[in-house]
Amino acid sequence: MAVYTEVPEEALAAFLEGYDIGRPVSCHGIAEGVENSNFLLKTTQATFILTLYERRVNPDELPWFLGLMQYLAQHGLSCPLPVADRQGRTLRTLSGKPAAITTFLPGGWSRQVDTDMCAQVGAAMARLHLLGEGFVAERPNSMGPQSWTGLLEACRARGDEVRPGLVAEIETVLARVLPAWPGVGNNPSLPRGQIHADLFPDNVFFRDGKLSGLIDFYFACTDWYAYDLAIAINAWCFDADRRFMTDHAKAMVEGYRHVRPLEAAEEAALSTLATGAAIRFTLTRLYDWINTPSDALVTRKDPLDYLVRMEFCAARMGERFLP
Ligand SMILES: Nc1ncnc2c1ncn2[C@@H]1O[C@H](COP(=O)(O)OP(=O)(O)OP(=O)(O)O)[C@@H](O)[C@H]1O
Ligand SMILES: N[C@@H](CCO)C(=O)O
Repeated sequence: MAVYTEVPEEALAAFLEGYDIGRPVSCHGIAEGVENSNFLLKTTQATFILTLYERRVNPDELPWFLGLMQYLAQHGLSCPLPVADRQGRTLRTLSGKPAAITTFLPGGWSRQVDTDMCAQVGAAMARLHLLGEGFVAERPNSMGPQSWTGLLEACRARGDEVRPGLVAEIETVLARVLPAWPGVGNNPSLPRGQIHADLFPDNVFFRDGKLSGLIDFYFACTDWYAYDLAIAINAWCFDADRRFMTDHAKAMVEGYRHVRPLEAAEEAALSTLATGAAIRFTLTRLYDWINTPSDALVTRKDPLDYLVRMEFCAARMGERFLP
């Protein structure tokens, strides 16, 4: 249950007076999500999402995230639009936490993934990349390759409790990936811009089989476009038994290409980027696994899901990722 902070009724009513969105009718905590407290807020005018920012989000970076969402939504991407108060502010404070109200997106995320959905995700991601070119402020990727060695060190003492030899396995692959990363040494740079960087199935809504929106931009950053695709291939294109689904990955890449053609260098880098993406999520999940008490409110995600992906992708480094 991701509600860490309660919002008393009177405090909410006073807060909403600063906006022009009607009076509160109801406000219920949303169980899904692990990072922030989210509430489904109904007012006399419409339904909204109220978010209180809690854990990993650096408050100083919230204006960038909200600015990007606002820009993308106003330019035609289906994503939550941050709602401005009467003074034009999208970022406020509520119950002592940074808080924002965004528009509510219809639809819901799907636990069943098929090739058509993967193609739609690829196309929506490419649209995000193209639209994002008009949003010039940059945010370096705080979860990029420069952070992985430190994360591994933070997991070194206890990582092998999850599985013996785990830390050494990650370390071996990391030592191959870091020097092969685009832009490092003589490796070519790739087209870059605003990326979502966490486009997992639970952040993509569908309605009647059609993609209805993208949510959760709080890992978004300025990085290689193809890295976003690599993250999504990891997240969408392995089955419950952790086997790679080539057709799903091909459909996603095709859907992407249809909107934004991939350069040869991006295709060539895909196996390295996918290996890096798998390392990133193995490490953050491992870190959380070790550092989240087992009786905490949030459900920990299994790092081994991503370790399997890491091994799979690493075996393809230096080759074309897709046949
Ligand atoms: N704009 C929106 N419209 C409709 N529902 C939303 C919207 N934003 C969030 N939700 C709902 O809230 C849930 C949690 O949102 P979100 O994924 O952003 O939270 P989070 O705490 O940042 O989670 P995590 O980073 O773990 O995915 C979503 O699964 C969805 O049910
Ligand atoms: N998508 C991440 C969680 C944080 O957004 C994961 O599955 O590890």
